[in-house]
Amino acid sequence: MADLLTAEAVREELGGLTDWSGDPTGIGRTVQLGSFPDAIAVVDRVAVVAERLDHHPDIDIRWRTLTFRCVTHSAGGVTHRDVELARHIDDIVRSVR
Ligand SMILES: C[C@H](O)[C@H](O)[C@H]1CNC2=NC(N)=NC(=O)C2=N1
Repeated sequence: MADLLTAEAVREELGGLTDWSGDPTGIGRTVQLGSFPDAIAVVDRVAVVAERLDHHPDIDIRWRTLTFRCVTHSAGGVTHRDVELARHIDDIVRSVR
């Protein structure tokens, strides 16, 4: 099982991400896209990456606003797998915007 990150490690990792916040219980980012189809395109691409990584974010969809939350459920907190997934989400958002 992946190692849980400490509060300090989570803070450090958040510094390398775009607009993410959180703590050892989870990290999240809310992002507004230009349209509902653009938001769904992001979700669709995140789904592909999540399947490849076998690591899945919680996603809240409200019209063109998406909220992602990454936590390793099996470990009960934030691990490097969540940080990796968050980086992919940032890349995807950047490519669709
Ligand atoms: C069997 C499979 O590997 C697990 O259920 C995976 C799937 N995706 C997952 N995603 C997240 N975020 N946390 C998990 O613990 C998790 N477990």
